[in-house]
Amino acid sequence: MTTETGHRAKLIDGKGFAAGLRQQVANRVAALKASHGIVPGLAVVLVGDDPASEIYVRNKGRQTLEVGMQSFEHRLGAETSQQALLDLVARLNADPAVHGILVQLPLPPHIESAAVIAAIDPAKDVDGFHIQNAGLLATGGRGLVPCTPLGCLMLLKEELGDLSGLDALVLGRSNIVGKPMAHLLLAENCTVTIAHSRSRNLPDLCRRADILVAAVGRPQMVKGDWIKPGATVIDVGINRLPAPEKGQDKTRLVGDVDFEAASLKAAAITPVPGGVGPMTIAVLLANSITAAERQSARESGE
Ligand SMILES: Nc1nc(=O)c2c([nH]1)NC[C@@H]1CN(c3ccc(C(=O)N[C@@H](CCC(=O)O)C(=O)O)cc3)C=[N+]21
Ligand SMILES: [Mg+2]
Repeated sequence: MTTETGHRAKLIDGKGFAAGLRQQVANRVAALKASHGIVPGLAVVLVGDDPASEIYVRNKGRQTLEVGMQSFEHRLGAETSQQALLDLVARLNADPAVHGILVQLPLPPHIESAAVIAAIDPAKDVDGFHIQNAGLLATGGRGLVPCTPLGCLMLLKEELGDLSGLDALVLGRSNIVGKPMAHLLLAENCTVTIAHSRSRNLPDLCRRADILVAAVGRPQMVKGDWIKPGATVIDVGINRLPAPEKGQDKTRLVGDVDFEAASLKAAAITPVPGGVGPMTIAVLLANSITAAERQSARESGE
């Protein structure tokens, strides 16, 4: 129970859960090798040389190898044309060693990301961003589900068990997190509200939520007194703030939630870092083995 003084929310250990999920992926990779002689392959395409994306792509590559899958990294210059990128996607679609394709977003402004996403074979779309996968999620079908919201749902079910009947507030309406998150929660029988920067009475909307998923990309926007006592808070935000106390040019990561204040109200909360971020990569690997299993089953007529 929450009280005015002394209460601290339970920390939801995304980093630990992600490690367990990667172990399950490794077991499935080994099983697919044994049964079909197939080594799943994940291709990651990075356009431009954003240093933050660079680190993130390197981590994905390392974890991909650790679970026994093949990793193919394609680094293209910032001036790469849309046609050259579409040509690469077509080659990856046709490559039988590639079971999953991820094109790192955001793309440079001269490239239309919708056109690139549309070009990815939906069966290899491990980000779950293709219209076919988005449509399957919205209509209850069996597609590939975007990694970040699926990771959030796994943490919520681990923490709460059955979510039926709970009031869920999703703050943020992106195609990448907010909208798919809302569909996943709806499928778990939550009463779902999607709120965003233009919503009226945001604090009041949040205060009604048993489950609050914050995915707006605004550092520490959700205040402590926006949290319903006893709520479960999932913080998707990864915002880099200057941290002069750590030294010149140093930064620290903060979420979309004022963590310290929210911890005094919530029953459980994800930290940043160590919460949703590691889950995103682990679910990417889970989606990749799922894609490989389905492609190999289809090819062998199972
Ligand atoms: N097509 C595409 N798919 C993506 O899934 C995608 C993308 N583009 N573009 C960039 C964002 C960002 N993203 C992160 C994943 C993991 C961490 C992560 O592991 N974060 C660690 C900390 C990392 C650190 O210290 O910088 C944590 O939160 O604990 C962060 C960010 C996936 N994205
Ligand atoms: Mg908004």
